[in-house]
Formats: sequence, structure tokens, C-alpha cells
Amino acid sequence: MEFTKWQGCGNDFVLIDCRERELADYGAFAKKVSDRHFGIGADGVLVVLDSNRADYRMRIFNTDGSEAEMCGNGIRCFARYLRDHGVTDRDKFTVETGAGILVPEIVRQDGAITGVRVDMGEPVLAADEVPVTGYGSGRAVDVPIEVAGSDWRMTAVSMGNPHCVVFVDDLASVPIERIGHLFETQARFPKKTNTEFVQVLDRTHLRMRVWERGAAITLACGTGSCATLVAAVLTGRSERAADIILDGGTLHNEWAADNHLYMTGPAVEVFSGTVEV
Ligand SMILES: N[C@H](CCC[C@H](N)C(=O)O)C(=O)O
Repeated sequence: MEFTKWQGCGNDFVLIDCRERELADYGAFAKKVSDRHFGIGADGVLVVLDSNRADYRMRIFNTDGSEAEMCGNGIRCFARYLRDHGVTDRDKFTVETGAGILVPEIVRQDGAITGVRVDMGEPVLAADEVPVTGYGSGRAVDVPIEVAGSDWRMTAVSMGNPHCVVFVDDLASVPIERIGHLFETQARFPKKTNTEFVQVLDRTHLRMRVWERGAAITLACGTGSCATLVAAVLTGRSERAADIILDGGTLHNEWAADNHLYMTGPAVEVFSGTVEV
């Protein structure tokens, strides 16, 4: 099986084009190739498929083999694969995902590709649709949650996948390695959750680190960066457009008047190869 290896702000993926040949078990493939010692090494696997609802279909599998509804850094890499490898000659197209049909667009400066801008659709804020339990059917904005024996305040946002956004005064002092998994598996999140720890630098710059569902700490999370902006706006901490500064790079996000999130950032092909399946 041929693959290409991609990274978006350091969140890295093995991408396989399965329009001609599907695999029997993408989850098992993802667990095998994501391993950074016994495999290729990645935060997950992106699968290119045909769609009868959009131009293409993207599936995303975490390192633990679980399938997620959506991946923000991943869809930027997916879009560049389609454009750079001649699958399409268009700069804008539709992609069917677990979060609905989303629209990536290649961004150029003086003709050269500098990144990808993605219409990530609308955030889902009804707690029981994130889903998160114990907060009724309204929004769970700046609500209490107990994790690791401490009381935290969080805002729950779905971008197709669940996010728990926690604002902190000093990001460097948060032991994410120790508590990330406890947030991920907190019983209030029946589908588990991605958790973003955010320090507000100013009203247009947010510093975020993430413990991802099914992938642990990654250098960036695109859907998480969108959830971060939504939570910051809802709690009065930021403007509706801001830079989200991650360990592996920066994403520029806007929660526009049409209620859609627009995320702009890089997507880089690192290498390609073949792997036995
Ligand atoms: N671990 C995530 C999927 C990958 C999302 C992240 N890598 C992104 O860029 O949005 C989940 O299980 O919901």
C-alpha cells in the first residue's frame, strides 16, 4: 500500500488513497502504522475515499485505532494531497466527513500554495449533542467539572468531535501528561473527549495545548483550535478572529457571522513510501 506522510502544525498523519482498494480494517492499520518505533509513526491515518454526497470522502483514525468524526489538521493535508498529486485540478472542493460536508480551499500567494483555508461548518453547543452529560440540554459554558481530584471550569464544544476547553492562567504549570487521560475518559463524556488547555495571551492570541482523544498529547489539533476560539468568544475572552498558538505552529481561526468556523493553516508533505498490509 502506497502512503504519503503529512503534517499540519506538527500533527502528523499517514494518508492512504483507498478509492481503488479499501482495507478490511482501517483501525488495525492505524494502530500498526502509527507506532513511532514499530511502524511509520503518526498521530493518525487519513483515508481518501469516493463519495456520492461530495467530491471526496475523508475518514480519520486515531493511533488507538478509534475512528473520529473529523480532523482539522488532517483535512488540510487531505486537500493538499488531492491538489499536489493531481487527483483534482481545482483549488476548492467538498469533502464528506463525520462532521458533515466541509469545504477546504487551497490558499496561494503569488501563485504558490501557502496553506489551506477550511470552512469547518458550525460548532455544536447543545451539551447533549457534544455529547456531555449532567449539564442539561443547554450549553455547557464555563461549567464546573471534577477531574483528578480538582475542580475545573470547562466549555464543551463539538466540531463533529467532542472538545472540553479549559482556560488556565499558566499553561506551563498544567500537568497535561498526568491529567489528560483523566479528562479524556471523564464519565460525563460518553464518547470520551479531546481536551484543550488554553492560556489567553490577549484578545487575538490564544496559546493552546491539547490531549487528544485516542491520540494523547499532539503538537496541534485543528478541531480543537476551533473549539478553543468558540469557547473564548462565548466566555468573553477573545475577538471572533484570533491566532491559536500551538506547540507545533499557529492556526488563524475566525468564527464568522454565518456561524461557520474558518480555519487557515499549513499542510506539508514530509515523505512518501509503501507499507505492507
Ligand atoms: N483525536 C481526534 C481526531 C483528530 C483531531 C485532530 N487531530 C484535529 O486536527 O482536529 C478525535 O478523536 O476526535
